[in-house]
Amino acid sequence: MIDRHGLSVAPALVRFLEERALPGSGVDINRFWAGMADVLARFAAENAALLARRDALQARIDDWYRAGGAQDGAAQRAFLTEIGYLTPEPEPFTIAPGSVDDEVARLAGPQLVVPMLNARFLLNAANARWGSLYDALYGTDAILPPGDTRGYDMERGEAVIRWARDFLDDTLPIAGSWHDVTDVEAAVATLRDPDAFLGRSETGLLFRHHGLHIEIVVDRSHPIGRTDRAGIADISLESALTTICDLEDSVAAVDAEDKIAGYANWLGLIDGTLSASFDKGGRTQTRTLAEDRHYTAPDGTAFTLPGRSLLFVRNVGHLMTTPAIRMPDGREAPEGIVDAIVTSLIAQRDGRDREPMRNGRTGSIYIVKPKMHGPEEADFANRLFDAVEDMLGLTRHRIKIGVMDEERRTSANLAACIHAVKDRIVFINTGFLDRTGDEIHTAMHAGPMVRKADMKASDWIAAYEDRNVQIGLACGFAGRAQIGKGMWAAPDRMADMLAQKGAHPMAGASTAWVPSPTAATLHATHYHRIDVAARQRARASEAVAPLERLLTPPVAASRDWSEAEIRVELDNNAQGLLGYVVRWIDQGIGCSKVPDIHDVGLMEDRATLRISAQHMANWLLHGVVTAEEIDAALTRMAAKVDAQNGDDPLYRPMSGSGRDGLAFQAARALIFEGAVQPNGYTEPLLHRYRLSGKTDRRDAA
Ligand SMILES: CC(=O)SCCNC(=O)CCNC(=O)[C@H](O)C(C)(C)COP(=O)(O)OP(=O)(O)OC[C@H]1O[C@@H](n2cnc3c(N)ncnc32)[C@H](O)[C@@H]1OP(=O)(O)O
Ligand SMILES: O=CC(=O)O
Ligand SMILES: [Mg+2]
Repeated sequence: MIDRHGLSVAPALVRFLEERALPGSGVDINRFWAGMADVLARFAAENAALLARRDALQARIDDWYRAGGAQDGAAQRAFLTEIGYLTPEPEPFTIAPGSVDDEVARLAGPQLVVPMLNARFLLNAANARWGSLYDALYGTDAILPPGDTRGYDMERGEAVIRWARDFLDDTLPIAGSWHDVTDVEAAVATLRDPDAFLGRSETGLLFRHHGLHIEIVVDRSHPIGRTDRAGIADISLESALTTICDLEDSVAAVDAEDKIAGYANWLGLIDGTLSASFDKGGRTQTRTLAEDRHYTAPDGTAFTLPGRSLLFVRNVGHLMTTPAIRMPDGREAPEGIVDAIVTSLIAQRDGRDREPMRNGRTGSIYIVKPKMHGPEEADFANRLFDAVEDMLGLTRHRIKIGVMDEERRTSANLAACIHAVKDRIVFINTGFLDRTGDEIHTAMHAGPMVRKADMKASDWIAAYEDRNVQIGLACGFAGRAQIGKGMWAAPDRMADMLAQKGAHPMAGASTAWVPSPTAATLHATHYHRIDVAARQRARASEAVAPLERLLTPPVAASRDWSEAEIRVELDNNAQGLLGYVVRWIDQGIGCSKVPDIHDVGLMEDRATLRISAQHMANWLLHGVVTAEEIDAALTRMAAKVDAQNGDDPLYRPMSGSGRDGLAFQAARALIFEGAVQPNGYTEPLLHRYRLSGKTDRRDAA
């Protein structure tokens, strides 16, 4: 470790910061380290105290339930007020985050999330501002079940074109129908809303509807355009307006090496230099960031549109510490504080390096802060960001915050949490996956939970989703900040997504999470079909759903599950858990498409793991299942997961002697120690087992 102002810093991190992130940033190296040491000195102890407060509150709640305390919402409200879990509501107020890019404040459209440790995916995500509607419809099950990928399937192609023409009829109505158009220019002249036509590019004609752009690509020499009577080769949709580059639940970052890899990718995105070369279909491809797009308006004026999604960076929460930096007393530095400093340092370079590649147009820095518990933790983040602004010489509130509404104490005190960051908040978002894990953990001792699949139908979750929108609107989010909804966690189920995810804009959410660029393009169609601004106006006068409903835990009304039902529940949880953990521990993959028990690939990350682990821990605690039954399920499912990963050369089996391996042991620990993990989080155990494996491998080498 290298000494910097009393801090012991991993040499590779010193090199990264002093040779790459700081030069050209406008921040002096010496001043940076002095600032880092000062911020850590001022905030680390308070950070630890906030975590201790979480534990103290949880202990009171555990005691209440163990003593048979009432579970109904009214009793919960009284008890939680008494222990200080519920805080007084602020007087009505309106957020004032200052200068915020339109993509966040005023437009409604998809939000993509992408793991920061994967450069190839990151580039794809940044470039997912625009996506091919034809490709998204043709290449997925959106209209027809997945087909043969070799060659062009005429029937499938025609179905795509029909769907897309219907879409144009709905979004850009003309005299007659787009189905009958033979000359796109002539059709444009008959647009019902002539202002929808904005101009031309070299490739097509540009339109805008509900604030989102649509480019009809006309090319009679293109294989598709050649066979189309209007010469339409594709429809390009503005898709991921914003993207969250994730340093949290979708990455496995346990040491300095991993953290630097994430920070370096963030730097490459901000300075415009990130590139990735990879083999695809037997050919080497190099991917770089897309340029902005150039158009000419009907009056001859030239203009450009962003070619890339507006990027947020998700920092880690307040829980973990990092071995990359030790404080003068030898303790590891809180990772969230280090993330805030380093990601802001990098983000404030925006526009200094390659102006045409800049991220935002307002200079704002967009940080997503996950897993905060209640207003005091939001206030802590606010003051931390103040301190980071001061140390980097940034104007006050240039660092914006997106608050994940994904812990119960935050949902229950949402207005007060927003108030604590009211001058920098740019989103609230229902992270229902973490929120479900926290629901189970908070009420761990209240009784056995309903089955995992029934959780979505619980009263608390409906109240949570409603209150998030209602409170956001009451705090003035419309036109100022995003109200967001959660992840579509089935990346291959695009027909289902098209059928169901329209509910998010319908609920008045101005954005919702998608797992891939393709999903972004398909989800964008929902924002054309639904006018979010109108939905927000309609919901603005609703009464906020009662807190009592939010506070009613999803404890099963009875335990009359059959043995078969219990076994299915166990197997399902054990399978997803093992399938995710084995890649995390052995290969450092923080987010993957894990085939479920029926071989349907589901997006699993740390939040979905938290749910499975907590659910199993809860059923174990209440005797719905025995330890032996859990072990038997893990053994059965280890064999299944091994078979599902049979063609991965890096995979290490977990069945047989694989039970002694770190991955299997980590999976067991997540369940058997689940009830006592802080708030049910999985990162302490995941980090411990992964670090142990990395150390063993280093020693062996
Ligand atoms: C609760 C929460 O916190 S949710 C937030 C955390 N979750 C996430 O960030 C999920 C992000 N999504 C992903 O990481 C991926 O989609 C996964 C892991 C779920 C699936 O990955 P894969 O199985 O490799 O996807 P699949 O084979 O279907 O598609 C791969 C292609 O799609 C692209 N792709 C898939 N997901 C993404 C993404 N999120 N961003 C950018 N590109 C993506 C890849 O770049 C690749 O294209 P390429 O070959 O041209 O590079
Ligand atoms: O971060 C998102 C969630 O659902 O958790
Ligand atoms: Mg989450």
